[in-house]
Amino acid sequence: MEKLKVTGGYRLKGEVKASGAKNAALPILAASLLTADDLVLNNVPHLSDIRTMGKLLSGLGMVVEREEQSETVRLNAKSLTTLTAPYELVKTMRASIVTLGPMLARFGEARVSLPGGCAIGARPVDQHIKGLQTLGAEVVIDHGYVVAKAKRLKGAHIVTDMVTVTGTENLLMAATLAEGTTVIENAAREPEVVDLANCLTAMGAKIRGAGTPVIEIEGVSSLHGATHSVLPDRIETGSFLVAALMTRGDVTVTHAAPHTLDIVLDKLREAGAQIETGEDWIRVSIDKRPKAVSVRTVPHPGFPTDMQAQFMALDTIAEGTGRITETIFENRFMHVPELQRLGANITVDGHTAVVTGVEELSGANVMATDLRASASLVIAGLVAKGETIVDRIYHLDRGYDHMEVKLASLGACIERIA
Ligand SMILES: CC(=O)N[C@H]1[C@@H](OP(=O)(O)OP(=O)(O)OC[C@H]2O[C@@H](n3ccc(=O)[nH]c3=O)[C@H](O)[C@@H]2O)O[C@H](CO)[C@@H](O)[C@@H]1O
Ligand SMILES: C=C(OP(=O)(O)O)C(=O)O
Repeated sequence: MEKLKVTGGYRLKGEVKASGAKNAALPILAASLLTADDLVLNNVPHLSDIRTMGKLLSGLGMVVEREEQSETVRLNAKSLTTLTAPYELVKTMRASIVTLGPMLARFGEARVSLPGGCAIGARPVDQHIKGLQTLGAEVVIDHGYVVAKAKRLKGAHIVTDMVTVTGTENLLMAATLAEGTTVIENAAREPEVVDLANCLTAMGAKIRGAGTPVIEIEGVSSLHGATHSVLPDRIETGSFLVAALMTRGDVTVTHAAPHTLDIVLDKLREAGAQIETGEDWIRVSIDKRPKAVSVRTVPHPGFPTDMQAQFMALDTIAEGTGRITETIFENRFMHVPELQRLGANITVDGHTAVVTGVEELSGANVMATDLRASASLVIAGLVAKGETIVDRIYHLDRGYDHMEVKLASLGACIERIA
């Protein structure tokens, strides 16, 4: 199993390019199910989750074409050979559930394996199911599969019990082909939802209000092909910015989307960073020890749960004490014991971790438990004295496009080992 070996103590300096956003690319790849024409996507990141979605879609009988190094993917769903998304693929990537809405809307039926829980929480999909039922679908759970059927979905008023990102995306995609108008209330406002809506609009969908809590969709009878460029990854960008700050570096992330990172940039400023931004770049620098910051994860535009572990890593070496409160997922502190192995001073009280910065971390063998936990360990390794070995980096490869290559280009001492 591959690992990352990180030798701490090198200051990050230079420019690094942000890749396309995993969480925008995944639902947009699934949106190709909504049309018989080609959907061409640019700025698609090289990630194992993207390869899994590619396998899932080609397993349904779709054409999925991508040249090896290319960031462009061509998709065509003129006809499918099956309407089943199998357990073997879905269990490796929960986001597979976003094929349910579009497949049902266009083909009248979909069978998608229930994703089950994962390391960070139970993560049920009841809101996806309830929303599709409100749109008129008959939904049953059969041998571990969500089986949904509807000749044609009917526009309806949907209010979700909580803000759900992929739930909003599934229902948004389903509603584009429904008969009549759908209103989704309590919708997720994440930039990735807006990017999906922009792609769907380019395909001929009629959508208003994406990026607000109320999205209105006027159903159309068919969608057509389009070309769309995937939004830059705000979580990858934020991870590099935190790494720069922790190593007291000077880093510019290019091809980025600063407007998607307001609260993260505010928190970095609070930690003592100098931040400059242009239309598509962010520069962060600092010449002193960062100050600890407190964060509380909430749906967008609040502080993102996907940046929580990285900010905890920052607090481990900062001056003072920070409180990190996780309100989205019930089990997203798996990185705590691993950061403690590096010498971090953290106590957990329910949903809050209290982190008091230490002068220095010390390198050790640590285990990645989920995607962002992995990133926090790699980043902590950059400032830990000596060598840190991060095991199980298949989690990291789900969502970071060649992270070690990008960090090495900024001066980090990091390599992938067997
Ligand atoms: C592929 C993708 O975009 N993944 C992101 C997406 O995950 P995902 O869309 O799975 O996360 P949700 O926004 O749905 O989850 C928010 C909360 O709602 C709960 N819930 C959700 C749906 C449902 O039917 N029932 C229910 O109870 C979840 O368990 C969780 O506690 O948003 C999360 C929250 O920003 C991010 O951490 C993930 O990176
Ligand atoms: C939790 C994440 O992803 P997923 O929803 O795909 O598990 C993430 O991107 O941090």
